Amino acid sequence: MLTFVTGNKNKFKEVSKILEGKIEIENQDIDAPEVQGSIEDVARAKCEYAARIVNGPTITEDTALCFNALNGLPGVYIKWFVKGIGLDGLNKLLVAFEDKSADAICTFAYTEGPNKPVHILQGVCSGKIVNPRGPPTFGWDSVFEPDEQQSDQPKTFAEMDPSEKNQISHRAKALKKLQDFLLK
Ligand SMILES: O=c1nc[nH]c2c1ncn2[C@H]1C[C@H](O)[C@@H](COP(=O)(O)OP(=O)(O)OP(=O)(O)O)O1
Ligand SMILES: [Mg+2]
Repeated sequence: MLTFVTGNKNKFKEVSKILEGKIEIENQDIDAPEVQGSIEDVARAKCEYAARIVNGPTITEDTALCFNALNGLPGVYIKWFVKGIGLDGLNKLLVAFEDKSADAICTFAYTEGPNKPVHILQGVCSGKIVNPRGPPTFGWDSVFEPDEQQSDQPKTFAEMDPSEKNQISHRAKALKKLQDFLLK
């Protein structure tokens, strides 16, 4: 059994849906410390910590939202930005810039267990930051409009059906790589 250590129910829901029928996972909520540093540093440290407690095969996942006008910030600190300044605040950060483009980056870290190597698998979904549209169910979904769209009327992640988001999202792309890695 593979344990996905996350305290975020929405993440777990998306991941189990995308992996359904392929890889079985169970959820454990361990409040792993999130260090500062590059996306990879943060992902690696969280996975190593979680694996020591799980004591078996473990995945963790870190999501970053990187504004191009701000050279990649807020990045891995997006959770604290949303907590501190809200979704309107994210828009306000970009008022001085014409460039509203952003990359959603999903980073999975996988290890067979404590003291085993940690493998990093990443997926990126490019888009732009817009005023909130759609239900405020999951994080910053309502202010992120991905470039890849299925119709002429662009939708934010929050306006999409879960199945639509799960086809194009940063998380889906990273999970494709994780599946290829685990099933090879
Ligand atoms: O697809 C997404 N669509 C919208 N918002 C999202 C998405 N994916 C993560 N998010 C939010 C959750 C958290 O505010 C931040 C990432 O922080 P991050 O540390 O990776 O997530 P978390 O602390 O909620 O869960 P975990 O226990 O797995 O660390 O962006
Ligand atoms: Mg976290």
